[in-house]
Amino acid sequence: MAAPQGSRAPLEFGGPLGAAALLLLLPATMFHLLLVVRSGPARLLGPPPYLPGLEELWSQQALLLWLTWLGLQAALYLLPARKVAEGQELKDKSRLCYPINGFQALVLTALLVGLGVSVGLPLRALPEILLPLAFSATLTAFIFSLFLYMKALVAPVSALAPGGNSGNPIYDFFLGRELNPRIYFFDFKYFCELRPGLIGWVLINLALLVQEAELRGSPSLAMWLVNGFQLLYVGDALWHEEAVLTTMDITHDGFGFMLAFGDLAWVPFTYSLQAQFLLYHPQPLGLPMASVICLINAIGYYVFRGANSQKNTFRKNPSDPRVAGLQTISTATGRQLLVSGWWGMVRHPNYLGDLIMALAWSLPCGMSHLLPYFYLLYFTALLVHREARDERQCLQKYGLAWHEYCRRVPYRIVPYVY
Ligand SMILES: NC(=O)C1=CN([C@@H]2O[C@H](COP(=O)(O)OP(=O)(O)OC[C@H]3O[C@@H](n4cnc5c(N)ncnc54)[C@H](OP(=O)(O)O)[C@@H]3O)[C@@H](O)[C@H]2O)C=CC1
Ligand SMILES: CC(C)CCC[C@@H](C)[C@H]1CC=C2C3=C(CC[C@@]21C)[C@@]1(C)CC[C@H](O)C(C)(C)[C@@H]1CC3
Repeated sequence: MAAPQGSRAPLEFGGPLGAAALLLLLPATMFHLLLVVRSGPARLLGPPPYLPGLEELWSQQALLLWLTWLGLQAALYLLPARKVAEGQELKDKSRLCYPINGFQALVLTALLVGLGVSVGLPLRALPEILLPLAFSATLTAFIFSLFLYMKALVAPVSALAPGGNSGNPIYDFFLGRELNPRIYFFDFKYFCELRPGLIGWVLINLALLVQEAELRGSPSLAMWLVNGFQLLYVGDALWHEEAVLTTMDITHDGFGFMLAFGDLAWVPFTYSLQAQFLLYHPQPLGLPMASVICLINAIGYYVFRGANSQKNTFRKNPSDPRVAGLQTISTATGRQLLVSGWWGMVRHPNYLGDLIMALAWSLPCGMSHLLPYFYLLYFTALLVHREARDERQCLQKYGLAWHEYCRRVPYRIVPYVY
């Protein structure tokens, strides 16, 4: 039985009290958004139009559909992969292997859904059952996190994450105890991070587009843009699946409620908020404005992809001709830090690009409501908090060299602003 790692890791998210509050607040916020978006006034900060009874949240059919979805994605994960990648080195010096077949899963899902629709699968009915589906996803996330917590009780100490092992059950349940919980080749965290939630998100968007077409004769330009931008984002994440292996979620955070709920429920049901908003509150959008929004998304994507690819290429092979000319700082760990190129502009250029895209996803929804800007607001808070966590970890890893990097690149996310 694994002993807790002790309280050496500083507590995050406000400690046990913060974790307990988030356990309730996150699902409550998600249901609030789902209820408010379909109401007439659609006020982000107003009360929900009504409180749904259990009969509206619970549906055996929705649970079955949700479990079938998870089963389908799990089956696609187990299909032969074009490549098997190695993860970062673990505490015991070993490396785990991960199948790289996420994009293949996206394409196969699209084919299966297309086939389903051609034989009468009512895709347009999906928006009607979002509430019970979200309830099933939340329930699954709670039960699954409980399983992960128990599993960590019998995991070796070397398998535990740096945080999430404080000894406080609520805090540890929220943050997650085990770093890479798996059963044989099946890695739960890696699977959940990219597949059911992200692919589910674009499928929900598509269903909203189809329903809009049925209601109004054709999908609106705003709905096309939101669908297109977010499909690009999800397609890009799955195309560059290997890069997720170096994110802090995989290398640092345990797998507990925060990520299980985030991946399985929060992402598909709140990230699709703009498309949901457009179905219930159609917005006029002219071609000139649509072109400006496309340009904003293209700039955001260019920064996001440029920064992420530059770092990944550099981490894989610093002498790659695409990055060999960049200036670097040496660190005591033997690794180097980039101080020119994207990473010389601000310390988190990828966050900047991601935020610019977030803006482009909300703009097609017009300026009449704050609700479709929820993602931008939440994401800004998430990235500011994430940036602070990453800085702490980098300071611990790189010490003086990190101070030197901060001196040479003083801005965190937005040049000359923050
Ligand atoms: N849509 C969403 O909901 C979310 C999206 N994201 C996106 O996920 C992506 C990954 O984000 P995240 O995992 O937070 O962090 P990053 O990809 O920014 O990785 C941070 C790590 O990069 C390395 N690094 C930092 N500075 C340098 C440098 N100058 N030179 C070389 N390496 C450096 C360090 O690790 P090391 O030195 O060990 O390599 C550091 O820990 C981002 O694009 C972000 O926007 C993130 C969260 C949510
Ligand atoms: C519910 C809470 C408020 C917090 C949950 C956070 C999670 C929703 C996010 C944590 C890191 C994420 C990443 C992506 C999606 C959201 C979560 C899971 C990501 C897969 C999106 C696509 C990107 O291209 C990426 C870089 C692969 C992202 C990695 C981090």
